[in-house]
Amino acid sequence: MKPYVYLARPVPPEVEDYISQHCSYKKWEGAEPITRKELLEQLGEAQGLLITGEKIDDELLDHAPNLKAVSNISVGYNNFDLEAMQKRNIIGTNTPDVLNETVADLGVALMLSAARRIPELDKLVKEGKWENKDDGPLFGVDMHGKTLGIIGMGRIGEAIGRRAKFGFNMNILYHNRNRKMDTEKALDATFVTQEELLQESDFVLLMVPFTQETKHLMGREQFSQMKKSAIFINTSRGQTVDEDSLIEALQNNVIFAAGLDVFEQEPVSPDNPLLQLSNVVTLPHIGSATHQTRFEMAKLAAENLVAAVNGEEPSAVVPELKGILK
Ligand SMILES: NC(=O)C1=CN([C@@H]2O[C@H](COP(=O)(O)OP(=O)(O)OC[C@H]3O[C@@H](n4cnc5c(N)ncnc54)[C@H](OP(=O)(O)O)[C@@H]3O)[C@@H](O)[C@H]2O)C=CC1
Ligand SMILES: O=CC(=O)O
Repeated sequence: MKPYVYLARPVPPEVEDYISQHCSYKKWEGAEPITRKELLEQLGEAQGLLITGEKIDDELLDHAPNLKAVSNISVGYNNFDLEAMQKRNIIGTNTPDVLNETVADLGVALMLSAARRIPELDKLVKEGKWENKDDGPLFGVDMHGKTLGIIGMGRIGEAIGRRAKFGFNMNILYHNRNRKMDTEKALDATFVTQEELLQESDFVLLMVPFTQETKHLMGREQFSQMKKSAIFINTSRGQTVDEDSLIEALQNNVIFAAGLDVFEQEPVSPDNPLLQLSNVVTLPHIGSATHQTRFEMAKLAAENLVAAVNGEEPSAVVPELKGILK
């Protein structure tokens, strides 16, 4: 008998077809995303579960006595309560690598948009307020030749660093918990303390996972260490930044501008002061969202799910849960 899995998120028809060849399944068919209550009601028989970011914790696992594996269509897995999964031997998988280049493109787009004030200028032109005065009220700042500091030089950080180095001739600084000698060599990048990175960078880009250690990694003290002319980019997770401190820093010209794909609360509240600031470029957490890459992510997530519920080793088990396979 085929194992039974529940698909809480839609996947492309080809991917669904692949799942159907290896598993029996049901899928969420509502027009709106599945609610927590509806999800809990679906889990009684499920041996596998396909999600994007839904919280996997004790309460959910108590509703899923037959569950063996959860496949996240996302590389970040801060939605996994790793302890709860470990104690029940639940395999957790994610979708690394297939999205690196797409997210890196978006990181660079945010850097350029904030530096050259693209959304602000786009709005002016569309409102019929074309201006191109010589005294520079609409001028931006250069990206080429400047210093980029990457906090979280991992798979995506490195792809952004490559674009910055070879596309924009930028000087690359980075900070991780561990040095990466290969990356240093490939990008001529310099490993520095977080404080040095903040003090010396013209662009500071956050690309860390959200963990207990990275919660509010950027706060008032960190923003005050940045250059007044610096641009802050967050393409990681909103919770890595103390948003009140960021708002304060942007309102008081402690830093020049920000580009944000992620927020502490998502969807961001319409009355969040960040949305009122002309020196902030905002996006709706869309880093990996191209048709091609989302297809690759869904495909990898389906392969992970099928392997796990059939007793095979999935290619992308999250590191903290690899021990469950032994
Ligand atoms: N906006 C979007 O749409 C997207 C957001 N993301 C986010 O980006 C994150 C990174 O993805 P990816 O590059 O694949 O992950 P990686 O694991 O490859 O890279 C993360 C890097 O962060 C470093 N890091 C971890 N903890 C710390 C810390 N406490 N201080 C400093 N550095 C740290 C790690 O190095 P070391 O272990 O040496 O510290 C590692 O190099 C994801 O977890 C996800 O949250 C990903 C895709 C799309
Ligand atoms: O935020 C997206 C991810 O894949 O992580």
